[in-house]
Amino acid sequence: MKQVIIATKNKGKAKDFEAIFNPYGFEVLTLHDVAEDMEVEETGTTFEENAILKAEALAERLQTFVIADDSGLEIDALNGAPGVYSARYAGLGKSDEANMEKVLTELAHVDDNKRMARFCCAIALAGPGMETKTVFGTCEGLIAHDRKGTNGFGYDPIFFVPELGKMMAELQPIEKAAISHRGNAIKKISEELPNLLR
Ligand SMILES: O=c1nc[nH]c2c1ncn2[C@H]1C[C@H](O)[C@@H](COP(=O)(O)OP(=O)(O)OP(=O)(O)O)O1
Ligand SMILES: [Mg+2]
Repeated sequence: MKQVIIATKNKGKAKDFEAIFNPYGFEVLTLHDVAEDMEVEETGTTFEENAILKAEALAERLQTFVIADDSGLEIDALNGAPGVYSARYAGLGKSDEANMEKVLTELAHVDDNKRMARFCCAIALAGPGMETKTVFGTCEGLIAHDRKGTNGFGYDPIFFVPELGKMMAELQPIEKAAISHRGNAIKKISEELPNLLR
């Protein structure tokens, strides 16, 4: 099977990518498989910048084609926060649980019609002899008042997907792949994937 290497240590993200890439005939490998010790500091101020940092560092090290994903949640009532800081919103080393708790607390007094949010995902593709390429995808939704669902990762249990009438964490991996920010970003390069991932 062909392989796609993702510069991530997030196992939930890796599962999302399996649902996206398996239909294209790609097996997904992550940093846990190819470079367990690799740490890339996310010093960028945009999703694109951080995705490029992660992709280029790994492509340089392995001298092969890789993908990186930098993603997060933008909440309108919080002026776009947590945004690029989504993974460390409750502090460095804090959990998905702590991050969700912080969001729910901050939105406790925000009305239902003002709870709009979107997941954003920048994908960077880097490799030897190519200019790094980025694509961007989003997924619109609403922040719920409580957690629901056990699938997915990160903020999925508090993100309601209006078009499906379900929480993101209630979707099967394939259903999430069809509508997610990550799936939408990858769709933009789907035709080129067989060439890009040599
Ligand atoms: O589909 C998603 N469903 C729920 N939450 C999500 C999703 N996509 C991103 N998120 C949240 C999780 C984390 O708080 C942040 C990503 O941070 P981000 O730096 O890109 O990933 P990460 O540090 O977990 O793994 P890594 O950098 O090794 O790829 O946004
Ligand atoms: Mg990260």
